[in-house]
Order: sequence, then structure tokens, then C-alpha cells
Amino acid sequence: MSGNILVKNMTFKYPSMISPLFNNVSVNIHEDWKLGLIGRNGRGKTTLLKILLDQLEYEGTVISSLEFKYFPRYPDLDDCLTAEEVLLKESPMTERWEMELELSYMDLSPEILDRSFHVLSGGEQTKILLIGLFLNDDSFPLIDEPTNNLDVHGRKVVGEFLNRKKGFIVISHDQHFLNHFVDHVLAINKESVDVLKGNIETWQFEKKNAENLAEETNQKLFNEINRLETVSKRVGTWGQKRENSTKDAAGRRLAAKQMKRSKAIKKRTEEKIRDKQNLIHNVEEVADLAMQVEQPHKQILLLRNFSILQVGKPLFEPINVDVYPGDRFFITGKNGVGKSTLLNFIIGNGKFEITGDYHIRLPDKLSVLHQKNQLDEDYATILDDLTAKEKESYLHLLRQLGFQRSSFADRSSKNWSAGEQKKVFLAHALLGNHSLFIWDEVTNYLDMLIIEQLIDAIERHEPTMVGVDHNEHFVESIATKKVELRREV
Ligand SMILES: Nc1ncnc2c1ncn2[C@@H]1O[C@H](COP(=O)(O)OP(=O)(O)OP(=O)(O)O)[C@@H](O)[C@H]1O
Repeated sequence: MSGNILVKNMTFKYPSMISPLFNNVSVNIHEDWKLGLIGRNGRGKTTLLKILLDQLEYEGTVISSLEFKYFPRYPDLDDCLTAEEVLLKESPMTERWEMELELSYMDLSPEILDRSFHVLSGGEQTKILLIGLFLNDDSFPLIDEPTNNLDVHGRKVVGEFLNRKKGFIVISHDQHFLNHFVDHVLAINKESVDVLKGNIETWQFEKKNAENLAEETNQKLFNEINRLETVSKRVGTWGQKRENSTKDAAGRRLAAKQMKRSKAIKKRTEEKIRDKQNLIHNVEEVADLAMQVEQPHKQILLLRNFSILQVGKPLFEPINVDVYPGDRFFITGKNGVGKSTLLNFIIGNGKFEITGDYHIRLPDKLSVLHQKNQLDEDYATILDDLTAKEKESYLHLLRQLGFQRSSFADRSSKNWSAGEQKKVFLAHALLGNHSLFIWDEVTNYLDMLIIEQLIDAIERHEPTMVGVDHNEHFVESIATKKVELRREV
């Protein structure tokens, strides 16, 4: 038991918050678990890891003798370390052959160890850092969203790598990825923090059952509240009428007495209403997301034997593509093969040498969502650029995406969670009427319910899209056309 993580009656709130993020939370996590930490954006997943790392002050107790290690923690750029040196920093006694073995599980060639860590691709860096976390048997990794730099193949490889290990916590919103390895799930819900044995499918099944039950109970509670509200109103009106209708002194005394009684009944009924309202289970509710779509009139994209050249050589094997109005076209392929480069070429963002033929006709009303926020925009700068009417629609969209009204007052978004910051840009990309949606990895950082909400909106509004995304579930649900970019050999 000594290696477990015992959280008892833990309560935590950031100073700027009105109500606590965690209220009297108790969980016991076994040191051997492969634990998936899930929950909606902003529910406190990263915060919980920070609490385990003892970086935040909380009430209650957290007991553990484990040595926690956090991902991602990138080496200092000035240190100019090779990948091998990065690993040796984590575990100085590790032999080269041990590292090479771990690299083979990650589908990385051994020569990567000699390269400078900072020239590695995002996916390669992620893999090296993850290998480093597990080199030392005594440590317990706390892994915060490892998938963001990984393509579909990379997610599978890392999923299988994690499946070989035990004793760690992973935060992720990618259910396919988590299902490769998790044997327990820690879910931060609206009302509770629950631990469950099984994977995300088990959790989804249990959640559905719990919600069905909660909905039945809620319905009964709503009916009861309605009945009590009618009683409360009737009692109030009755007392008032009695008081107004009596003229003589004795009658007035009696009416006042009855009024007092009616007030007491009203008060008791209102208390009962409040009690019942507190019992209402907080089933997660997701609004229908508004998307304003206007179909383009003509073919958007035609590529024939097309590739982009880099130092005179094709980046990927030549492709043939047609995108028509109503198509949802997704570019797939491994990390570094040129997906975002092709997207940039289509948008006209940059200068490119190419081979083959192409014809691009972009409609005027474009919704472009970049993988990384390119213009140093944030919530405040976006708001400043909107008209009053646009601002109203923008805030409405943010609310539909599950933003708490209270967040809107705080314009500095620097402390917002990764998902909350992503929603700021997603809501902006949804604002207004669009004929073509060009979205690069929209699902990164978004929670599972938001991804479902997006899938549902896209299925209802049928926009024309050109996209890149590594969330298999998302792409499988909405793509009507795909092309896989393969490295030219
Ligand atoms: N330093 C801080 N000061 C004030 N509020 C903060 C601070 N850090 C985080 N928050 C808020 O606390 C809440 C929880 O943040 P946290 O990053 O733990 O969420 P998360 O569950 O990891 O979200 P996501 O899935 O979006 O990554 C969010 O509403 C966030 O805006």
C-alpha cells in the first residue's frame, strides 16, 4: 500500500475562483495502475497533477511516497543536449543498448540518440521525453496530453509503448489512444471525482447508465419542484387576499395571524424546493452548436500528380485530388510528411515550389483555424476587434462550447486551461457565415464532449471542409474524402 496515492478530503480553489475546483475529493490510486485522467476542459486535470506534484496549496491530505515526474518538461534550449544526454539526465546509469531497445518500441531509429534534441520533430521529442520518464523504475509519470504532436500512427505506437509500462497517469481527450492501454479511469465530473476499473468504453457505458438513472430521478425532482412552487404561490396569494378583504379589527387580527401562517408555509415550501434543487444530478449537457454554412458554387481544389518540392525534391508522393462543394476532405499521413505545408499551399500562405498541376478556387467566406495560434491573438484581442453584434454571437458560441459565464469577466486568458484557450479560437472560427472551413487539428486540447458536439454540428450543417486531424474518431465520423501523404523515397 505504501506506493499508493491517497487523496483524502482534498479541497482546492485558485484565489480568483468563486467556488472550489475540487471539493472534499477522496481517491485512492494504486501504484501499478495505468490510469486515464479524463474530464471536460477546465475541470482541473492539470491542476490535479500540480497538486500531486505539491506545486499548489490545498486543504485536506495527499499522501504518497512515489517520485512523480511530469510530462511535458522540455530541456533548456541553451543546454544544446543530444537525445541521449536528455535520457541520461533522467537516468544516468542507463546503458546505450537499453535506450536503443526503448527507442525500438517507439518506432525510432537508434541514430536519433546522437542528434541534438532541439532539431527533432515534435513527435520525436514527445517520444524521447516519454522514454525518459520510464527509464527509472522508482518514478511515477504524470503525463499531461502527450498526443498533441503525434499523428495517428504515432498515437498507436505511444499507446502500445504505454501498454508495456505500468504505474502512471495520462491526461488525454483521445479515446482511441487511451483505449490502447488504460486499465483504470479517473473521471473529473461536474459533481464528483470517480475512479472506475476498465477503459474509456467501460466508462462511457457506466456514464450512460448513470445519466439515464439521474435523468429519471431529475424528472421526478422537477415534477416535485413544480408542485411545490404552485403550492407556494397559492399560499402566498391566499394570505394576501385574506388580509386585504377584512375591514374590522378582529377580522384584521385573524387575517394577520393567517398571513403569518401562510408565510411560514411558504417559507417551508421554498426550503423544500431548494433542497430538491440541490438533489438534481448534474448530467453533462451539451448545446447544439450553431454553424452558419453557405455552400460554395464551384469546385474548390484540383490537384494532378501534385507534390510540393523541398530543395528540389518532392516532399510526398504525387497526389490527385478533387474537392467539390459539400466535400469534407482530410489530409492524412505521418508526422513531418507535409500535411500542414499542403494546407498552407492551399490557403496561399507562403511561397512554394511545386510539381504537377493544380487549380485552387477559394470562396471569399473562409474559416481558417491554424494548428498553432499564429498572430499572438488571445481572448482580449479577439473581443477588441469585434462589433457589438459580433461580440454577442461570439460569447454565445463560447457559452455553447461550455464556457462558464464567470470566465468572461477575466479578460486575461493567460491562466486558462489549454482547452479553454483553444475554444477561444474555435468560437472565432465559427463566428459568421462560411463557405469553406480549413481547419488544422481542431480537436487538439478539446474534450471528448466538445469533439462529439463538433461532429454533431458538422453532420447537421454539412459544411465543405479541408482539414488535417489526428483524432481518428473525429475524422472517421465526418470525412467524406481522404488522401494519405506518403514520403517520397
Ligand atoms: N493559475 C491559475 N489561476 C486562476 N485560474 C486558473 C489557474 N490555472 C488554471 N486555472 C483555471 O482552473 C481551471 C482548471 O484548469 P486546468 O488547467 O487544471 O484544467 P484541465 O482540466 O486540465 O483543462 P483542459 O482539458 O482544457 O486542459 C480552469 O478553469 C482554468 O482557467
